[in-house]
Amino acid sequence: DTGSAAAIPINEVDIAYVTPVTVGTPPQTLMLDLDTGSSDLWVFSSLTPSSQIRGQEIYTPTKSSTSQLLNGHTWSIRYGDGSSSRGTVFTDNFTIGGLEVKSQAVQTAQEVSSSFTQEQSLDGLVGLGFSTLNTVRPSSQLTFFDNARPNLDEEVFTADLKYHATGTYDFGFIDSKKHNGTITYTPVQPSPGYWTHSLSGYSVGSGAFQSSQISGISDTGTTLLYLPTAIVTAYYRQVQGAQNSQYYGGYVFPCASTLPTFTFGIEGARFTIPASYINYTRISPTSTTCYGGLQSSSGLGINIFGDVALKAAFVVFSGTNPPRIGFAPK
Ligand SMILES: Cc1cc(CN)n(C)n1
Repeated sequence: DTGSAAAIPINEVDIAYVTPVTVGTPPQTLMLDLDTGSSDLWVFSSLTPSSQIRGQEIYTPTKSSTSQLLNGHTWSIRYGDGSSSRGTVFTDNFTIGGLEVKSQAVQTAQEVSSSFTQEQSLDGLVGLGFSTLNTVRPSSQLTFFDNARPNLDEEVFTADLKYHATGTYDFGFIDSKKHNGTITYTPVQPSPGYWTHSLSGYSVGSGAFQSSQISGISDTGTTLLYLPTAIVTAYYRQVQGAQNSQYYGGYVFPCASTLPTFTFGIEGARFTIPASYINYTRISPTSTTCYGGLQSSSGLGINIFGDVALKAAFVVFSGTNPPRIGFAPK
C-alpha cells in the first residue's frame, strides 16, 4: 500500500501544516497536523467542550458505525510550546491520502489548551514519532505509521514541506519526482522516541563550513529551527540591528535588514536555507521589527530541526531496522 496527501500551510507564515484525513464510517474529514515530534493521534471531538471549540471540525464517534470505545483508556499530553490536551480513546477506521488503517487509536479531546482553541484551521495532530512516546494509559497505542507499516510497499514516509505553498506527505514510497539527486541518509537514535539524529555542521552565508556533530530532532510539528546559542549568535552577528529580545522571547531584527542564508550538513551533503525562510514574521502586522526563523535552543534542552529547516529539503523518515532519516535537494 501507499498514500499521498497535501501538507497545507495554515497561515501566511507557515506556522504549521495541515493534512486532510478521514475518520470513521461514513468518513468524517478533519485537517490534522502531522507531527514527527510526538506520537499521539488526537482530534477535536464531540467530547470537547463547545467553549473550547472555535471553528474546528470535530470527530463524532457516535456517528461512526465502526467506532469502538477503548474502555478505561485516557491520555494527556503537553508539547514543547506549552500547549496541551487530554481525553479518552476510540478506535476507528482512519485514512490519509488513500492509505487506510482499520482500528486506529483515535484520541478524542475532552480538554484542549487555549492555543489549540485559537488555531481555527487545526483539528488535531497525527503523531509520527516512535510509538514509545504515546501517552495513552493503561496501554499505549500505536501510531498511524506503525499500524500501516506492515502493509506499506516500503517502510518509509516522506515530507516535502514548502515555503508559503502546499507540499505533500507520502507513505510507503519515495517519489523520485519530488527530489533532485541523491538522498543522504544518517542514523536515527529511536530512544526515547523522537527522530533524533545529528547534523554534520553548519555555515552562515558564504562563510566557511563549521564541522561539528549537532544532535537534535527532525520535528515537522515545530515551526522554527532551534540550535545552540553559539551558532545562533554567529548567525545574527551578520544581521544589522539584530538583538536577542527578552520582550519578544528571541532574536528580532529590522525587517529591512539583509539576512544571510544558513547551511546545515547531513553527513557530506549540504542544505541551504534561503534568507527568506529565516525572515519569519513581523512581530505585529504593522511593525518594522521581524522575528527570526532561527532561534536558540538553550531554553529547550534539545535542538529542534523544525519546518524552517525541513522545508529546505525532501525528507525521508525510514522506519527500517535500524531507523534512519534521509535528506535530498529539491
Ligand atoms: C502542538 C505542538 C506540536 C509540537 C511539536 N511536536 N509543538 C511544539 N507544539
